[in-house]
Amino acid sequence: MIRLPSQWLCRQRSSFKKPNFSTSPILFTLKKNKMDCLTYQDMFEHNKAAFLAAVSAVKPANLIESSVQINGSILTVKGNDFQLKQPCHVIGFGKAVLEMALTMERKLGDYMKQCVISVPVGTKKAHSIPSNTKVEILEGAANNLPDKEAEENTRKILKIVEDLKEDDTLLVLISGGGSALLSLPVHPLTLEEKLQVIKQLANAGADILQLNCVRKSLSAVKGGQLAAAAQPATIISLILSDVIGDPVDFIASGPTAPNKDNPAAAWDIICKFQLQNSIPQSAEVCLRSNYSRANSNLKDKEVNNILIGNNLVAITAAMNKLISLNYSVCFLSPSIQGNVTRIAVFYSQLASRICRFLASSKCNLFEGLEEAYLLSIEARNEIEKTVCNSSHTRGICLIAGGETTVRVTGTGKGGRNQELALRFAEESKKISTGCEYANQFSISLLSAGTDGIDGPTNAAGAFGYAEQLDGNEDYIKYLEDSDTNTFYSKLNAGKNLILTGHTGTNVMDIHIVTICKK
Ligand SMILES: Nc1ncnc2c1ncn2[C@@H]1O[C@H](COP(=O)(O)OP(=O)(O)OP(=O)(O)O)[C@@H](O)[C@H]1O
Ligand SMILES: O=C(O)[C@H](O)CO
Repeated sequence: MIRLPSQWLCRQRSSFKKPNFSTSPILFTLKKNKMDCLTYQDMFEHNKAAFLAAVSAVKPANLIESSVQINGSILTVKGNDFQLKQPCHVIGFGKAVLEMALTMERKLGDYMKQCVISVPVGTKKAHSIPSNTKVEILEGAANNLPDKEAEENTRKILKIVEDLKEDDTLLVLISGGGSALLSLPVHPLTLEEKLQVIKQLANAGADILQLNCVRKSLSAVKGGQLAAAAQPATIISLILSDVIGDPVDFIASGPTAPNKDNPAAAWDIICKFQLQNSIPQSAEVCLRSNYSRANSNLKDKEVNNILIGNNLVAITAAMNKLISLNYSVCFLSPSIQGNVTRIAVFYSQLASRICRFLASSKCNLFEGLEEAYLLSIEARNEIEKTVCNSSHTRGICLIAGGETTVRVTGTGKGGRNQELALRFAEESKKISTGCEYANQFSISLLSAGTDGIDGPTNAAGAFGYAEQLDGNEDYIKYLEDSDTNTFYSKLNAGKNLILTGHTGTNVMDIHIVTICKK
């Protein structure tokens, strides 16, 4: 059983800025390798089991159960005590808050006065909901985009918090997807205009920090404004992070966190993506005037933003599952981000170097590796150790978390995980063509979103490997059309898709690179 040291993230980050690794020596000796021979089907099954273990570890019920205790009128959240003067008001928004709310209701009992949550369309149908629950479940934001329903639901939630008094306690349940589910355009912007800006930015490849910085400037509730409206009540937010580094002011666009963005940042992002002439005039006015920011003077000490789970918890569970399946496992990074094609190149180059090393012991694993800055010194040492200790195992798994970005170039159906899997297959095929080790080792990538929904598709992600492309040369067209979901749905009758449906949780994506003997 492994536990990732809690300081891992910090060490990762501090060594992030020192990309001087090109002379990294192999510190460990490769023993004669007697890895098992596996089929792609075996690899897929094992990877999928690890992914499901990861999702299960971040189930909101488990996280709330271990983070929240109530003892008389004292509410304790992750070791912080709060005296309840009267029963709490609970609100929530995000893909994971239904389970959070139902567990909270069980915990609080009579100490919960009311609970209203905004969740994705289809959530009620996908869950069994106790008939006697007090939790009012409002659905909206089909396809993870704000709509009339989400706006209406946000108004209801805002009304609750605006009526709170000093003796009230407000519990705010927050998870990824909250930006679309708690959405109220700032005056005079309309929902359609706001949607247009967000879609344009997302399709241009903006990352979540850029998107949410702009969202805060276009919103009447994000960037601390919801908490400002709830004052003078005591505000306690329980946050499940789906953003790299867990910045509470960006998760769901930080409705209960002070907005610390530079006042010019949102407009700068619009300019960076050269959208200044194509966004609606009213959006430009909001972005330049920074009205939404002036609307909230929230201070850090006026709110209690408490993190209850993140991607690292999920990765740890996946690693433990793979170890129990007798793989030699290595943790690469909790913060993989960047363009999907570049990340595909990075994973396939790294995997092929490991194959070459296993075949001949003669190569420096990291020299000349593109995007090598993604690996900290610790990760490099771990990779070397893992490779050298892989004898008598089923194979090697490198595991990482994060979120890539995609430039959508066509009108097809896809998502960043399915695109990463297909681009990995493409890169691996290019690299392995003509290599003598290619017929000794199989390499694959599972990439899937822990929320179970990758982009606007019904898949969480996919499992990619070079041989998938044999006889399917038209895969290039699918990539050009941003149609990777259609590609994987047709391939092997959809057997390489990861299909879970909405998982009820959301802590970004999991990537598993696997290297096995053929
Ligand atoms: N056809 C497509 N092919 C590839 N990627 C796509 C396609 N359509 C949309 N996307 C990408 O999917 C992203 C949205 O996916 P998704 O709804 O899973 O977001 P998310 O980041 O998981 O949401 P949240 O964090 O709010 O839960 C967009 O940023 C867009 O780049
Ligand atoms: O809702 C959002 O803004 C994203 O999921 C990041 O938290």
